[in-house]
Parts: sequence; C-alpha cells; structure tokens
Amino acid sequence: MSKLKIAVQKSGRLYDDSMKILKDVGISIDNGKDQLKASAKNFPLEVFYLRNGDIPQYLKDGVVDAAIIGENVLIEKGDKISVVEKLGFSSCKVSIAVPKAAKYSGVADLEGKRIATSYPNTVIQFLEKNNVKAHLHIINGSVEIAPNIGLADAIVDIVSSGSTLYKNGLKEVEILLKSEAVLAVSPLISPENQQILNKLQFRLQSVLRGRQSKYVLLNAPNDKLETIVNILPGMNSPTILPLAKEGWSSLHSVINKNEFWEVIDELKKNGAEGILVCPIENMVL
Ligand SMILES: Nc1ncnc2c1ncn2[C@@H]1O[C@H](COP(=O)(O)OP(=O)(O)OP(=O)(O)O)[C@@H](O)[C@H]1O
Ligand SMILES: O=P(O)(O)OC[C@H]1O[C@H](OP(=O)(O)OP(=O)(O)O)[C@H](O)[C@@H]1O
Ligand SMILES: [Mg+2]
Repeated sequence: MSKLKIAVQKSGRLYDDSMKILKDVGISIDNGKDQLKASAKNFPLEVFYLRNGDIPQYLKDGVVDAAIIGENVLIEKGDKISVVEKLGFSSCKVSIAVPKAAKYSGVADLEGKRIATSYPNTVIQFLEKNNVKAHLHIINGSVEIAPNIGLADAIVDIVSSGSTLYKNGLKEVEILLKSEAVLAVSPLISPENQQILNKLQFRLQSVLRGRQSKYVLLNAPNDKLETIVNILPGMNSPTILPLAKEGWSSLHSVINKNEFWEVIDELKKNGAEGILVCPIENMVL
C-alpha cells in the first residue's frame, strides 16, 4: 500500500509543534528523528526529517509529497508549491530593520544601501516592486549583527518578539510578509497519495478548529437563560438541560476561545454560575 511522504524540520523552531500536531491528529510515529526517516504506526505515512531550507526543492522534485514548513521559506524558494493549510504556529514576520539612530522615512532611503539577508529573493522582489536598487549581502544566520560589524546598512530577517532586533540596536521599518507554519504539497503528488493527504488534511482541520474553540458549561436560573444566550458571542444553538435544582438549567456550547474572556463578567453579572471552560481535541464538521 502506498504511503504519503511528508517532510518536517529535523530540528529547530518548527520541530516540536510539527510533531505535536501529527500526534494530535492521532498519528504515532515509530522512530526518533535520528533515523531521518520514520513510519507512522497507524496511518499510511512516512516522515522525513529535513532542513527547513531544503524542503522546497524536495517538494519540487517530488521526493516528498507534502511538508510542514515555514511559509516564508516557500515564498523565498517555493514557486509552484501550493499551501493547502495554515497550521497556526511559528508565526513571524520577514521585515527590514535599520540601526535605531538611522534616518528612515521610506523605501527610497534604501537606494544604493547594503542589505544583509538570508532571504534574497524576497528582498529582490520587494525592491523591484518599489523601484529601488540596493546591494544584497547574503548570509545564512546571525543577520542582525551585520550593521554592527559594518557589513550592511540594513537587514531583512525574521522578526517575532522583536527582542533580537532590540538587542542589536535595530528598529523594524518595513514588514515584507507575515508567515506561519503551513502544510505544503508537491505538484508531483500521485492521485493515490493525494487521497491520503486529503484524509490527513481533514483530520488537521478538525484539530485546528478544536484549538480555536472552547466548550463552555454553565448553570443559570431559567429566567436568565435568554439574556445569557444573547451575551455569549457566536453561540449557535446551545444545549440546555434541566438541573435537579428547581428553576435552574445547565447550558452547554462551543465558542471561539478568544471571545470567551471578554464576556465572562457580563455572564456572572447576569446570574451564570459554575462556569466551566474545557479544551476541545477535535471538532469535526
Ligand atoms: N523567532 C521566531 N519566531 C517564530 N517563528 C520563527 C522564528 N524564527 C523562525 N521562525 C519560523 O520557523 C522556521 C524555522 O526556523 P529555524 O530558525 O528553526 O530554522 P531555519 O534556520 O530557518 O531552517 P533550517 O531547518 O534550514 O536550519 C522559519 O522558517 C520561520 O518560519
Ligand atoms: O524577534 P525574535 O523573537 O527575537 O526572533 C527573531 C529571531 O529568531 C530567529 O533566529 P533563531 O533564534 O531561530 O536563530 P537562527 O538564526 O540560528 O535560526 C530569526 O532569525 C531572528 O534572529
Ligand atoms: Mg532561525
């Protein structure tokens, strides 16, 4: 039987969350990452542990059928590779930064300047779009140090919390793109493996939906139920069950996890008691 070949980062920022999401969709992987290749026990899947930066080429060549990869890397070197699902972790930006004291009033200020980066294609595209000519200095890591050692006037690199920029005396001046981990697919995937990918994607979607939502249970006097239903955002058809206590009910529903905390005081003020908020593992539509 055919197996879907999926690449994940061997080690680095994407590794833990990639393995976690595969585990959460119920796939258990046999071997440790030292094997470079491992089979799933209970799903037709083989995992290849690779460098994030090498994955676009493996996808293009059809060496792997799919990958969990940083979207920014695909934008840099993944033409023809399609993204089928955003996975909601490893969020970051690819930004231009300059020394804190430097004057910057717009992209035109980069004309003739030296820019250090590990993402040359992304930078070239941005400069061309803005009709600016600059000199690129391509380096593989520790890009933020380049202005301090006199190697560049500006950098383009990943920014997340901004602390690396801060520590190196730099300020973010332009955001070129926003990125997160994604599920990408090879243009050469076979129809048979596409079927397996569809199954995997279905499971991923149910886990991602679950991660976005909370299951809420609360008790309330019957005469307050209508008000409470109206307070809860995006509530669709809550379950209402009578409690043993006369005149009271229990109300159950699923709500977006970001919305719940905003209304909790309102709920309490309107008579809700014993509020429980539980995680959801899977939400199958
Ligand atoms: N500070 C960060 N915060 C959030 N996400 C990040 C951060 N740095 C990188 N990422 C995301 O995680 C991906 C992997 O980053 P990481 O630094 O682990 O590997 P890499 O050096 O880019 O790749 P390779 O596996 O080829 O060594 C990046 O492509 C980006 O999408
Ligand atoms: O805005 P921040 O939260 O500080 O994150 C940004 C930093 O994180 C990444 O480096 P990483 O730590 O992955 O090291 P690397 O250069 O070895 O990949 C990236 O290259 C930036 O340097
Ligand atoms: Mg890194």
